[in-house]
Amino acid sequence: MSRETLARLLITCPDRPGIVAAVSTFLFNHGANITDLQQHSTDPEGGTFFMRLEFQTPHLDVSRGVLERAFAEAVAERFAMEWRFAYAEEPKKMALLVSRYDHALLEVLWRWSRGELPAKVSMVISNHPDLEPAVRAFGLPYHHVPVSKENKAEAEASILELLEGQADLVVLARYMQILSADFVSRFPHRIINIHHSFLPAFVGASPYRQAYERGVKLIGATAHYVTEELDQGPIIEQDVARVSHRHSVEDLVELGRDLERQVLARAVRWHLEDRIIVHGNKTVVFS
Ligand SMILES: Nc1nc2c(c(=O)[nH]1)N[C@@H](CN(C=O)c1ccc(C(=O)N[C@@H](CCC(=O)O)C(=O)O)cc1)CN2
Repeated sequence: MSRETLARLLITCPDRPGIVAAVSTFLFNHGANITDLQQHSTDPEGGTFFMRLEFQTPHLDVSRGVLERAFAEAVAERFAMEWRFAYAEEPKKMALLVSRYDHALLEVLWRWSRGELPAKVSMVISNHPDLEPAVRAFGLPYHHVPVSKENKAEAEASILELLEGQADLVVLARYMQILSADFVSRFPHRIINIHHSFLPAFVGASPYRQAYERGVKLIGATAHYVTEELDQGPIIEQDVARVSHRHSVEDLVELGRDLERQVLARAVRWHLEDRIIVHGNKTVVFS
């Protein structure tokens, strides 16, 4: 399938009959060929409707701007839609923030380097110098921005300056600093964090220690959009692994690393491929 002519359309609106017909007819009438269509309604009647379409545009009869304006007037207004188009030939710019743990960062960078994650990686920023050689090995810029309780505001200002115009998506690959409300507000539903527990269990710092003390039989990892409130943002992806009384905290940390890597990579890919619709504090993922 040609990426240069691949387009996507995401829709959220009050559910009612005729939505699929109206959207598909609109695209057909403008020369687009729908190649994938997924939808979800929350209730048999009167709920919320979600849809993700992929379509090819080599024979589009108008420009993208004209198409979007026409869609707004002819379809979106009629069905009170929230909607957005995206174009695969315009990969999203992705910046990653990390502290000292390398596993989640290297998983994302390895998959990106193999072409599995359609993004332009603009930089890696860390509050520690440790991972610079590993990042430079991918040919990427690395910025060390030390953070302390005393300089947190200045450090965030420096990070925001680095990210200006350089990030459609910010990935927290085990970045161990709580971001301010102002920082988060700059990237609404565009910061993805990997939390090392099966949320909502064990929010905050040291979730494996919390899990060990609780005697859990499952540990987990959760990728979620970052909001001002710590680890409370819309969940994108999760996974779990069985554990027992035989496992130490160190064992849980080691077992959890693989979960974190896989879960974060899937969440990042789904975001980059425009497969996620956020509705309230939940997501609809058309994986
Ligand atoms: N506004 C938000 N910021 C961050 C979120 C979030 O959901 N909202 N997720 C965290 C990641 N995280 C767990 O996944 C986490 C990171 C850091 C801490 C924490 O207590 N940090 C201390 C400093 C610790 C240190 O210096 O080593 C702090 O910031 O005061 C808890 C949970 C990323 N940010």
